[in-house]
Parts: sequence; C-alpha cells; structure tokens
Amino acid sequence: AQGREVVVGVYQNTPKIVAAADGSPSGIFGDLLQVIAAEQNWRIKAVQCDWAYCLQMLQSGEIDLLPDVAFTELRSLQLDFHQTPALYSWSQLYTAQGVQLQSLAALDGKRVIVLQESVQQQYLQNMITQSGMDVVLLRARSMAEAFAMASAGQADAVAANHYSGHFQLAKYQLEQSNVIFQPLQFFYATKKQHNQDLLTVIETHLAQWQTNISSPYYQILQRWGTEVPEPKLPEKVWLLLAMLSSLLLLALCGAWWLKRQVADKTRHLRASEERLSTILNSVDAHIYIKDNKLRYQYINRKTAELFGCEPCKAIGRRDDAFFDQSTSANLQQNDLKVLQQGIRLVEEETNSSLDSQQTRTYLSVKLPLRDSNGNIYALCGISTDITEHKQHQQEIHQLAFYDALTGLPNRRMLLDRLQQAVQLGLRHNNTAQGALLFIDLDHFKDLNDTLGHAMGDQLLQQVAQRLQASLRKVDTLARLGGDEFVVLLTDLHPDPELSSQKAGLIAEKVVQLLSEPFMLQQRPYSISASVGVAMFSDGCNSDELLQHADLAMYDAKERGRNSVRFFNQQMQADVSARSDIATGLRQALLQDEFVLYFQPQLERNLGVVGAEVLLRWQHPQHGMIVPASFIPVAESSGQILQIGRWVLEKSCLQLAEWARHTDTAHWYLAVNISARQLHSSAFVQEVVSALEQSGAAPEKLVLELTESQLLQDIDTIIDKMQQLNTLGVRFSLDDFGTGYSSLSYLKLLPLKQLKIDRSFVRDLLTDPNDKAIIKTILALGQSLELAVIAEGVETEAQYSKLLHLGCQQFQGYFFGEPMPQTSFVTRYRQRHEMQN
Ligand SMILES: Nc1nc2c(ncn2[C@@H]2O[C@@H]3COP(=O)(O)O[C@H]4[C@@H](O)[C@H](n5cnc6c(=O)[nH]c(N)nc65)O[C@@H]4COP(=O)(O)O[C@H]3[C@H]2O)c(=O)[nH]1
Repeated sequence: AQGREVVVGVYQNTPKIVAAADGSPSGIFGDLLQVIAAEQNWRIKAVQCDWAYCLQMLQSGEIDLLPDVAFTELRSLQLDFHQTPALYSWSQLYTAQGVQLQSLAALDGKRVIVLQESVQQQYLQNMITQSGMDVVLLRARSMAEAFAMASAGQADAVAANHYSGHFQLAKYQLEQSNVIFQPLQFFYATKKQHNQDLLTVIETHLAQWQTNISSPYYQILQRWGTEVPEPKLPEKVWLLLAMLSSLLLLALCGAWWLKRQVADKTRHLRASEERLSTILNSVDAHIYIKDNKLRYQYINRKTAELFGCEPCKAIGRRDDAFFDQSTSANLQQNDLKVLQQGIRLVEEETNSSLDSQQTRTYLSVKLPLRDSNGNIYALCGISTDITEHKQHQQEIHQLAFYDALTGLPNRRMLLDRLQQAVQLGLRHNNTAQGALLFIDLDHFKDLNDTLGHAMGDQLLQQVAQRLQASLRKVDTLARLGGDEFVVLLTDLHPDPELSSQKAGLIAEKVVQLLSEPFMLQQRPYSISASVGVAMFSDGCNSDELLQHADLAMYDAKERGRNSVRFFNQQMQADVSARSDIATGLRQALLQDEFVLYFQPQLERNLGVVGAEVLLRWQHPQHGMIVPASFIPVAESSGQILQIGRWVLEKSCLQLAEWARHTDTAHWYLAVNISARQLHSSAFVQEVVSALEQSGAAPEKLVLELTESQLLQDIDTIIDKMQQLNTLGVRFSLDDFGTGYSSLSYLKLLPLKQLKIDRSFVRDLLTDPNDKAIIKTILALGQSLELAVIAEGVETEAQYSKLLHLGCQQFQGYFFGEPMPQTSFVTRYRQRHEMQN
C-alpha cells in the first residue's frame, strides 16, 4: 500500500544533510530518515533548497519536515521538535590561513562569515550588539559558500557547527581555532502544529537507537565519519557546556563593557590632551620639557617656530642643535641646577639662535618633574620673550636719566651719582676727594638768538663731546639743561689741599678747552665759559654741593666771565641776603615802604626841566636801601613787575600834582623801566591806565630803557614804543654806549633821547677814549635828531668839558642828588623862580 508522503527539505551541509545523486536526502540526517521512512513506508519527496529558503518553506508549510535544525527558543515559537536530539554539537570558529584567534574577543576588527539565518548568525549578532565590538558579519547561503569565501580571503573566519567545520576543514584549507561557543542540539523540525506524527515516529526511533550502540543510528554516524557520542552523559555535558558558554558570553560582554569604558576614557583623555595642546600652543611663551639628559621631550608650537622645525623633529635633540655655543652652555648650567638640586629656577636668559644669530632675552621659569617615587626625571620650562620689554625699559631709563640732545647723563642721573659719591666719601671719611664743576657757557643766549636754536644745539653737542673727551672715565659729565654742564670729579687726592688744586687745574683746563673755537656751519665760532667749583666737604649733601657749585659759577660770571671761581661762604651769605631781600620786598609793597626820590635833569640855559625818578626802600630795620641792593633781586624774582607798576602810577600821580602848579607844571619825569616790564604783554596798557587814572599829560612822561632790553623781540618792542609814542610818551635810551646793540636799529626806535653812561663821564677828563666816545654819541644824537643827556656829572670841570663838546642836557651830583619830592620842589621851584 502506498505510505505517507513526506516532503523533506534538503540542503547541503555535509555530513549532516546532503542530497544524494538522485536528489534523495543523505548525510546523517538523510540516512536516519531513510531508515525510518523504510520502516514506516513513507514516501520521501526531497525538495532541494538552501538553508534559509528551506526554513522559509517549512514555516510556510511547503515542506513537511526539515532535518538538521538546531533548537533555539526563538525557533520553537514557530517550529515543533521531537525530544531526543538527533545530534549534539557546538559552534566553532574556522580561520583563513594566517589568521590567529584565541577568543571571541579577538574577532574585533575581523570579518566573520556565517550561514544566513543560522544559529551562529543569531549568536554572533547578539554578541556584537551587546559588546559594541567592531565585527563585520558576512552571510552565506550555504556552508560550502561560507567556507569557500573564507578560503578565498573574503572573510577572516567562518563560524559553523563543528560537524560541518571538521568535514570541510581540509578541503578549504582552513584552520580550526580553539574558539568554541554555543552548544547545540540538532533535530528534525516540522511547522508548528503540523506533522506531529512524523516527529512522534522519529522520536521513538531516536530514543531507542541512542541506547543501543549497534543500532542504525550509530552505524550511520560511523558511516559519516563521526565519533560516536557517549549516550549516557550528554545531558550533563551539554548542560555544563551551556552554562560555561553562557558564562563565557557574560564574561565576553563584561570584557567588552570594560573595553568600551576604557575606550570612553581614552577618548576623554585624548580630548583633554587636545584641549591642553591647544592651550599650550596658543600661549605666547615657549613651553618645553627636557629629560634628565637635557633632550627635548616636548615643545609647544611657539618653541617649534623658534627652532624652525616641526615639534617632532626637536624631540630627542639638545640645545646645541638650536642655539650657539655660549647660549647652550648657559642653558645647560641653569637646567642642571633644576635637575640636580630639584629647585624652581627663575632666570633671565639671553639666547642667540644658531642660524639667524638673533639674540633675544627671555624670562625663564624652570621646574623639576618628579615621578611617583619623587625622583626627578625631567624639567619643564616656560620662557617668555621679554626682549621688547627690556628695550622699552632701556629707552625709559635713557629718557629718564640721559639728556636727549647730548646723550649725557641728566640732572637726575647726576644727583644719583653725586649722592653715591658723597655717601662713599662719608663712609671712607675722605669727603675732600671729590669736587663738582658747574660750567655755564657765556652769552650762549646771544648765539641762540642770533644764529637760531639749531645752531645752539649743535654747539651744545660739540661742547659735550669736547668735554667728554678730555675727562677721565670715572668722572661724570652731565648736562643739566640749557647751557649748563656739570662735571663730577671723584678720587682726586687724599689730601684736601691737593685735591682742591687738582680740581682747580681741571676747571682751568675746561675754560681753556671751551675758549678754543668751534666749527658751526663750516665757520669758526668762539665762546667762553664760567666755571664754579665746589669741593666735597663735611656735612654737605648732594643738593647743597650742586647749589654751591652753581653759586661759584654765578660769581665767576659776575666777575667778568671766562673764569673759574671756588665756592666760599661769602657767596652763601650773599645768597641768604638776597633771599631775605626777596621776602622783604613782598612786605615792602604791602607796608608802603617804597619812596620815590627825584634827581634833577637840566638843560643848558633852561635849568631844571625835569627829574629822573629813583626808587628807595625805606626799610624798617635797615634804613634807606638803594636800588642796586634790591632791584636785581626783584628782577630775578619777578617782583619788579608789581614794583615797576607802583613806580609808574606814583610818578604819573606826581606829574598830575605838579601840573596843578604853574611853577612845577613844566617838569617832566623820567621813569626807569625794567626789561621784564617792557616785555610783559600788559605793559602798554599799564602805562596808559597810569596816565589815565592820574590825569598826567603823556608828554611829561619819559620812559628810560637800557640797550640790553632791546636785544630780544625788537619788533614787538618797537610796536609797543610806537603805541605809547603816539600818545605823546617819550623814550630815553639809558646807559648808552655800554651795550652790545647795533646802531642800526636806533633809527627804527621812536626815541627822543640818548643818555651817556656815567662811566664815560667819570673819566672824561683823563681818558681820551671816553672823550672820543662822548663826542661820537653827541654826533650820533645830532645826526639822528636825538637829544643827548650826560649823567653822573659830578664836577664843574666835567660840566664845562661836556658843554664844550656840545652837550645840552645834564644830570649828576654836581646839580643835585636824588632827593624826596618835597625837597626837590622846594629846591628847584625856588631856583626856577630865581632864574626867571
Ligand atoms: N656816582 C654817581 N652816581 C650818580 C650821580 N648822579 C646820579 N647818580 C646815580 O646814578 C643812578 C642813575 O640811575 P640809573 O642809571 O637809571 O640807574 C638806576 C636804575 O637803573 C635803577 N633804578 C632806580 N630806580 C628804579 C626804578 O624805579 N625802576 C627800575 N626798574 N630801576 C630803577 O637803579 C639804578 C641805580 O639807581 P640809584 O642808586 O638811584 O643811582 C642813580 C643815581 O643816584 C653822580 O653824579 N655820580
């Protein structure tokens, strides 16, 4: 009778299942089925398919039975299995030649091929997902294809059950690895709830056969070259294997979790290393690490730029590869201090590079690096380029302590050195060894005014050079400003007397040196100098010394210039007196201590025509003080402006007063005007308001100027004079003949009168020179249509001689001394009345 038809899926997986030449199922599963089918009278209908498709057909019911199906929980949801496994097996890795695998973990980065939809695929896929391993899982449609791909190098390993692997190993020249995983049990399977009868029959046979070593089951296993398994122990073994395998998988996953943690940490480390590197490379300083043999282990970008190479090229090299010999030696010395003494070193380093020979200065901070045992294994250095900073510092120092024009030390530097010298002298008790020379060029201002400031500057530079060249190296030559130079002499001689002598000789040499002509614009130019000398003496500080030398220089100037004067105490006394006067003058104005005296001025045949106003100071303690004692002080302190204004106002009031009386109304007054008053911008206005407020007639006011006042700013002065002259004010030129003025400007000035200086009148009778000068002045007056008055006429003989020479106007003791207003009026009004 026709038995049951059983449609069986057959795919190629030698030795477990394979199609025989006629297409019927063969292999272990095929042969077992054939024996059962023969007994049961089943008609086996084989359907050839690849594994995945077979599985699909089973699930769709197109085939009844599929041999060689490994049991999995997942599959059991869709398929039914009998209970006694037909085969026990496991999965194993088979490697392509040359590939070494010791564990599943070693699959990271490898390509593994599996049978599509196989249990190996499922297992490995799981593992990769859980561990995050980087494994390329390739899928083959059949085991033959999988082995062939591995053999061709398209995969590094094949994951297969051990039956297939062992069988195919030699053919495909693959290696069997020690990596075993996933215990497996193989069954015949049917679609869920379908063909249960087939599974029942198969189960009955297998259960029976596996207890009998001579059953067809074992014969078939032997036929396919498979070792006969121990039927007694399988459950325990497989359970153990299953547990081990699970543990292995767990361990693997743990390992991979750890590996992932490490990878994460590594990534973080790498990120922070990159951040650190970015910071180190963007710092504007050279940062480096040198090992204890002074070889560079790290350099940042800035250092690499300095070395002119990639950072990696500097590693392992020493300083002599980048710097010149002396720099390398110096750096080595500093580095060894850090490495050997374990100290933090802060040092200024001046480095010359090997190729460019460029020298730059760095502030280097170097510190030792220690390992966990505290041993120094390297040093870390940070060097900041301070070259520009140093240059600026130098420039600031230069500006602060040196004179820009001559390059000589300035006042600040001089005082600094002077202070040191004085202190050194005090310490060694030999203060007399040093001296200060205060040098001032005579009439330097004239040069500036006539040839211009540029020429003045040139002269000062030449003076500086000439002086510098003549002095010893230990001496300090400084320029205080303007035309003032100071020489600080030290270590002259232990004996005070001899050291004074030496200082005097040097000062004389300076005067001599500066009297030799200088070349300005290719033309010789002669000057002279006045030198004041102050010797270091007990108790004198540097300021006092400088003041002493200055006073001595002034004294030299007052005594005719072009000479040397040593400081003495009288000079100091004079200075104190001047200072007392300056203080007193302030009081004098407030307390109304000034008085005007009047000295008559006469005209031939007319008698007294006016008076010169001469100032007196009625001092409460010192009595009547003449102007020579206080006018120079008032000039230098500036008080002359106030005093002069007071004199003008008083004089104008006096004129107005005289104008009210017929016997005094014709008198004029000549008022002395100081240089400062004349140059003051308010001068014209002050004269005008003095006239207006008093109501005095401008024609009765004569302003006496001296020649020296007309040297500067002549155009402005002419303008001022003209403004006043237009109002009627007249001008007289005092001390005529003593100044340096050129006669040419006389024509330009709105003058009415020249005043012959009394020094010429004094020796008129004895000195033919003075007589000639007076004659010339008189002739000049005549040709310029200026009146000429002789002052200082003391004797009748002088008066007669002057008359004889043609002089028409006179002033002097012979006619009358300066006197108070009341005396003047009483005396000369009467005389006027008498004459009339
Ligand atoms: N040896 C001698 N001397 C005679 C004779 N006749 C007059 N003198 C003196 O000669 C000086 C003439 O005045 P100065 O040349 O303008 O010289 C004046 C003048 O430059 C200045 N001065 C006087 N008063 C003033 C003033 O109010 N303002 C300004 N800026 N300077 C004044 O002080 C200088 C000195 O004035 P004083 O001491 O009053 O001295 C006066 C006068 O007393 C004489 O026959 N023989």
